[in-house]
Amino acid sequence: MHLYAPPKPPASIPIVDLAGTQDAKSPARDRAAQAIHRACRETGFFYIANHGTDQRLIDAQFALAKAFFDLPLEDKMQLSLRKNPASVGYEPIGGQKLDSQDPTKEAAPPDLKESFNWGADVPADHPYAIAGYRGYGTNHAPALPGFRAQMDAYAADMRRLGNLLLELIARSLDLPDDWFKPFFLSNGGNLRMIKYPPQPDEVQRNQIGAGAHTDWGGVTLLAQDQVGGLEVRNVAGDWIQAQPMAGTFVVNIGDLMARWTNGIYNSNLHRVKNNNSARDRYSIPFFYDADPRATIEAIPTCVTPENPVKYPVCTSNEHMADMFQRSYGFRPGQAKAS
Ligand SMILES: O=C(O)CCC(=O)C(=O)O
Ligand SMILES: [Fe+2]
Repeated sequence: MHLYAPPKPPASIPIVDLAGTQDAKSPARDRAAQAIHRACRETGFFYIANHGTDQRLIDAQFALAKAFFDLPLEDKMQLSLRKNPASVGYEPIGGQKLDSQDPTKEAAPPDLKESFNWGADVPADHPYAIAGYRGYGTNHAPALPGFRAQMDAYAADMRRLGNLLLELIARSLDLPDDWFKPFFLSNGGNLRMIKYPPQPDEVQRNQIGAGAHTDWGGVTLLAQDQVGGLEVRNVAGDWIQAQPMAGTFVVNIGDLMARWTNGIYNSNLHRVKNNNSARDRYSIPFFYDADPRATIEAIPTCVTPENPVKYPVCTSNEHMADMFQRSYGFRPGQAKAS
């Protein structure tokens, strides 16, 4: 007799085929939901293929990222996230410490990346802008032709894809497909473009492109170029590479999904080190975040006597603002106006 030991988590990240999943009655939807269920328990990460996003839209977004980061630093600093009341915009190299999430531990050195963040435009008298929720207010664009139109078109398509993923995640939990919909009606999300220079020889101890962190919101859709450098921790505690794979997005679930599922689905640590070539690395994550006023509590079917409630109830904004503050050192909505 062999004593049963649980199987080892995979040393790689699965690919989920989304072909046919838009059709609610298609068996493809059930198959994808099952694959997502497994991936979310094991690594919280998976690739998606046949996602329906036009490759030209993605290529245009990378071209825009390059054009933006090629601007002079003074021009980019005009768009500083620290000056915008919606806490979106530019952050220079060293502008964030992603490895800072555990308040009981020393934060890592600042990240070796520069980035630009883009939220949802709402009028200044919108209650969410008045409340200072991150990403709700005015996006400031650089003087690059077509910049705003491209950002908005890409973000709109990521919301489309994000909504499909939320339906598949709901199905993967035996919930009605539209279970998450009421939490994502505020048209939110953060479209981020990141540039990582090659890892320099001289760095502070433990300083890398993006320090180990979890994502804060619902679900993240990441487009990465061919340089590589993203690493993901699985439930066994092993770091595995999320190698670039043409035609796919890397998808991972964020902390709010871990809270909803009472920890059944993992919002896992990941980090970036651009150590593979002498090239700059570009990546474009879209963070599909819930309505800041949504109350996040465990889905009843995810709570059992063996798995009692793990997280206190919070609003989406409470969690997002705490995580933002830990990594940037100030609270969203408290940016200096000048
Ligand atoms: O650049 C990447 O591949 C990942 C970026 C990331 O994890 C983040 O911005 O939260
Ligand atoms: Fe991340």
